[in-house]
Amino acid sequence: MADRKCLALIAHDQKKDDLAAFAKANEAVLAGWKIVATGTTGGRVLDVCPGLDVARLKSGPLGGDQQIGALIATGDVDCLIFFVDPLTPMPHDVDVKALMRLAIVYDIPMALNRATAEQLIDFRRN
Ligand SMILES: O=C(CO)COP(=O)(O)O
Repeated sequence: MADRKCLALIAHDQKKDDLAAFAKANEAVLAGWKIVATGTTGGRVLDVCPGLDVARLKSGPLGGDQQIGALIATGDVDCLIFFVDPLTPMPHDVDVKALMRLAIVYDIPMALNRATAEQLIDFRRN
């Protein structure tokens, strides 16, 4: 069987409920992906979908965004879904910007809100 593609999942605190609901609603599709996630986000996804293949990295403010950025740079992440909170200042805002920048540099599909994530996951279903 061909290697599964890798999906990165991240959500800021105010968006974690939304990402957990998104993961549950799309569990069957997500089961076809190898998933990497920042620490807390990955834990929330596994709480609702314990059967998914989720590798948890560091929490975002402690370097998790940078770890995912590095995986994008090495070609190990194929798609990024990042539910961003645009209303709360973040201590690691520079890391968030750096991650988005690398997703653009390496031209990987990137959804920054649920509406786009729903389209992306549907588009990439097969
Ligand atoms: O802060 C984050 C993304 O910038 C997410 O990190 P956690 O999933 O560890 O909360």
